[in-house]
Amino acid sequence: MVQTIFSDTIVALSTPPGAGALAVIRLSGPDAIAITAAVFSKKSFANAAGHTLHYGALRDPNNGEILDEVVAALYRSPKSFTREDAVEISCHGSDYVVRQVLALLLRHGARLAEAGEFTKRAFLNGAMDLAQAEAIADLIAADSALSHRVALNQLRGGFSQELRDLRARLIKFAALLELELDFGEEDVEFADRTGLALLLAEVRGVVLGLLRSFELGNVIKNGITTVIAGQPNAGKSTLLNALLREERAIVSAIPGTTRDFIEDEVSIDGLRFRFVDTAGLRDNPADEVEAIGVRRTRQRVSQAALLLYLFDLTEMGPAEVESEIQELTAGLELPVIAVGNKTDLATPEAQAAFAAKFQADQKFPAVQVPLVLLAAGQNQGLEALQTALLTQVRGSALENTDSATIVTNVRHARALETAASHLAAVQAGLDTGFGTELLAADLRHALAALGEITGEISSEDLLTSIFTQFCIGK
Ligand SMILES: Nc1nc2c(c(=O)[nH]1)N(C=O)[C@@H](CNc1ccc(C(=O)N[C@@H](CCC(=O)O)C(=O)O)cc1)CN2
Ligand SMILES: Nc1nc2c(ncn2[C@@H]2O[C@H](COP(=O)(O)OP(=O)(O)OP(=O)(O)O)[C@@H](O)[C@H]2O)c(=O)[nH]1
Repeated sequence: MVQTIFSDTIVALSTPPGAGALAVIRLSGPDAIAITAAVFSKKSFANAAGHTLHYGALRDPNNGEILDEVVAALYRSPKSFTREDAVEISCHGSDYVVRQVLALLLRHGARLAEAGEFTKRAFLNGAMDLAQAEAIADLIAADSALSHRVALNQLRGGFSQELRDLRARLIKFAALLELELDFGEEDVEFADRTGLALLLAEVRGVVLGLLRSFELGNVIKNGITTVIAGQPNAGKSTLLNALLREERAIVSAIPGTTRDFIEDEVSIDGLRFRFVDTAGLRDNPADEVEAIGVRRTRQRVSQAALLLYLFDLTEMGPAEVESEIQELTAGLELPVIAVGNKTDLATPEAQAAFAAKFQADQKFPAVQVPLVLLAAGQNQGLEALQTALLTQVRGSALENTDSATIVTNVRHARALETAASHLAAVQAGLDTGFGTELLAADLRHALAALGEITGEISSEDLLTSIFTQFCIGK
């Protein structure tokens, strides 16, 4: 039995609340097994080996009442998720049973776990580092193949290993610099300056590569906010419905129907797009409510990561489309896809006019925007739009991502930024021949920043802010 650091035993429901086939109640801590044994009919439980399952009844010893028939899994320290003794009770998934079982365990000495407390213990007992613990929350939230893969790689320690390698290389040199410092006045240089410069450039390159991956990581984790804007009746709601393959937005033939924002998410090829349907953009809105809607649309456009400018092919010509896009995105650095709708109604001439404008380089020349023609109402041409969406995002984000690890966590990105800036300072210091002391100080700061990611260096506040974002029972 290894010494773990907590003396109390925590308990929580680890499956979602509400009725289900089963519910799993988890206990962890030095008394987990004894507390369970006190209310469990299976006499062999208290002395059973770790990683064993036990079927029996839960009984309140005070009145002999049987609460449920359950299966209890027993883990012995250190071979458990938290490294502590742990028990998982699978009972019948009724709220009533769960409440009763929890109350019984609390009466026998357990206390309710806080959000993320099991995972926090796993971290503090050395089962995983902080980046791995954070990956658990990401894994639970993962809703696409890509976000799942990135979280799993982080949970399995891929990112942590990369950081450990970086730190190990820097530590070697930091140690040499510190040695020079110990010799004080004597003018010795143990650390080979040329070698140090090379190593720094290398390490900083890796750190910058990781930082660049955050652009994609952020997209993977939070999705790409894609605003659909255009004149009333262009078919924005219809397009959103077609993309969502469900009827969510209100579709009507009266212009100005969509007054508020309707948002929904669609995963295309593992990437999450959060589509925002907006109020139609009219120069002379019919009433005050609509005017507010138009203002808010402009605001949403300014916050978007991508804009779909949708227009009715029977209503607008290429020149007008270009100038509308220009006006809408003036001052913004926003990727745009122009989408011409209602190909089923548009005359061949109208479509030819766009084709002619568009042919040059597959884009509108003036605004450098790709064009897709479709009929949202007929579900025609949606694949071309999906391809255009993926090309836009992949083009900007994936091209910048050379490292195998993708950073998805803002906290990690901040720490990497700090590390990068201190490494740049060391580099500048080497170039201008700074004293050992200054170099060593910056190197230490860079090391500390990298260490914060995996939690080698952490504060109680940081841990609290991380783990309280978990769900109860995790
Ligand atoms: N029932 C159950 N399922 C679960 C979890 C859990 O805690 N309980 N997990 C919780 O997130 C995940 C799995 N994580 C786990 C991590 C380590 C150990 C464990 O017992 N480790 C020991 C033994 C290893 C072995 O026998 O090879 C160890 O590492 O020493 C268990 C679950 C997902 N599924
Ligand atoms: N023929 C044809 N009609 C379409 C197509 N797409 C949409 N419509 C029709 O165009 C009208 C307007 O569609 P909406 O989706 O409500 O348009 P909107 O841009 O959201 O309109 P506002 O909410 O007023 O801004 C509806 O009558 C749709 O059925 C299409 O591809 N072909």
